[in-house]
Amino acid sequence: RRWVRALRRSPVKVVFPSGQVVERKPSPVKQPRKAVAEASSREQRQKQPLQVPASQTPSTWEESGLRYDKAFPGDKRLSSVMTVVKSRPFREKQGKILLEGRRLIADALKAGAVPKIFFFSRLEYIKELPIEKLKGVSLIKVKFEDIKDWSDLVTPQGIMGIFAKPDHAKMTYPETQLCHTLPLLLICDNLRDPGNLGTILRSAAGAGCSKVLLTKGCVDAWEPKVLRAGMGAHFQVPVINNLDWETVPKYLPADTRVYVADNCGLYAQAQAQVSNKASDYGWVCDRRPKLHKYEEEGEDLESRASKGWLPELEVQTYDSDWTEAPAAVVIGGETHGLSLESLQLAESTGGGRLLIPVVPGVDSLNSAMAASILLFEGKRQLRMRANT
Ligand SMILES: C[S@@+](CC[C@H](N)C(=O)[O-])C[C@H]1O[C@@H](n2cnc3c(N)ncnc32)[C@H](O)[C@@H]1O
Repeated sequence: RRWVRALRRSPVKVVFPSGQVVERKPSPVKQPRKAVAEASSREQRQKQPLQVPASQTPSTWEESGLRYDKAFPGDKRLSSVMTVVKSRPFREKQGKILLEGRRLIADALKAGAVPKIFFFSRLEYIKELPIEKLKGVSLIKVKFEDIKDWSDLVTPQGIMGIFAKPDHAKMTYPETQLCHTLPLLLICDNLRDPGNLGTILRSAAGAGCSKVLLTKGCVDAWEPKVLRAGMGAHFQVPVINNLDWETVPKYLPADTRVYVADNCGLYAQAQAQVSNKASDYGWVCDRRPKLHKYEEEGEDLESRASKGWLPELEVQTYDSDWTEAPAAVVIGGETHGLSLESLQLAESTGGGRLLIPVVPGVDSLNSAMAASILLFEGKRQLRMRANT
């Protein structure tokens, strides 16, 4: 019986004391039912054709030697990274950003952004990406539910990428975008709303702006909600974040004139109904900018105005010619409007105030709307000039 048991335990060849030799195949190892089910579903998945370009067939992926990791129960890698990239101070300290969705990630990779980690729910999403960009990147497969929990998208797409914060100077912007770039810049002054900033970046890319400058006090351009509203604009137009007003001129091409977008208070609005050439009347804005920062310092506006430091800028309606020289348009923030620094820069560069006249009684326009109107008007003027 001992020998029979020994034989069952799987030896391939047994020599009995009688000298008889028996050879048999080892009986298959019994697997737990769960493991069998997993193996068969894995097999089925492998049989399914992957929706990847022909140049990246699964065999190419196998040949690439790339490996991915599966998140284990209680794995904290996704949550700890998400906590970092969703907070501005952490983002700035660690120099990492979160990009979500297949299109945005593909655009970022094309522009030369550097990926660090991908979290994905289906391997196909990774196989869609250029293999050469995945070398040295941590690939972690997680449950779709986990991605959904951290997602900022209405319809999460099952892939999130952690990238090094892109440096505009090292990015490669799309060729078509570069062909359509105009001598037109946008400066955002204390813009706080992420939806507005994302919309503005999208309009700036659409109009063919050459750069978007964000002064200190603006919402971070790499905040997930800005990225969502920007719909890829971050990888079409250079966005320069967190600038001091003193450094802004360094980013302007020579001879740029800075114009501030200004609703100029009700008086100017009412006058604009009479003529669309505000400058013909030599108007200057009657509205004093909200100089919150300076008001806080204690000196009132009247005494500062009497010292002659409030820039007096000519007002012109948005459809009068302002694109003769390279132009930069400043858009004021939702709450405080334009800063004193923006007015001073406009004055020192020979620019002015641009007014979009609205029906009297209607309040100022939304900043993203005002920016879009002005940028596309600038584009119209430049086209007209090119055609004449
Ligand atoms: C919502 S508004 C700012 C309102 C702010 N409470 C104020 O009184 O200035 C945001 C920015 O959009 C631009 N803007 C709004 N309406 C405009 C108009 N009619 N013409 C030109 N720019 C306008 C200005 O740059 C303005 O600072």
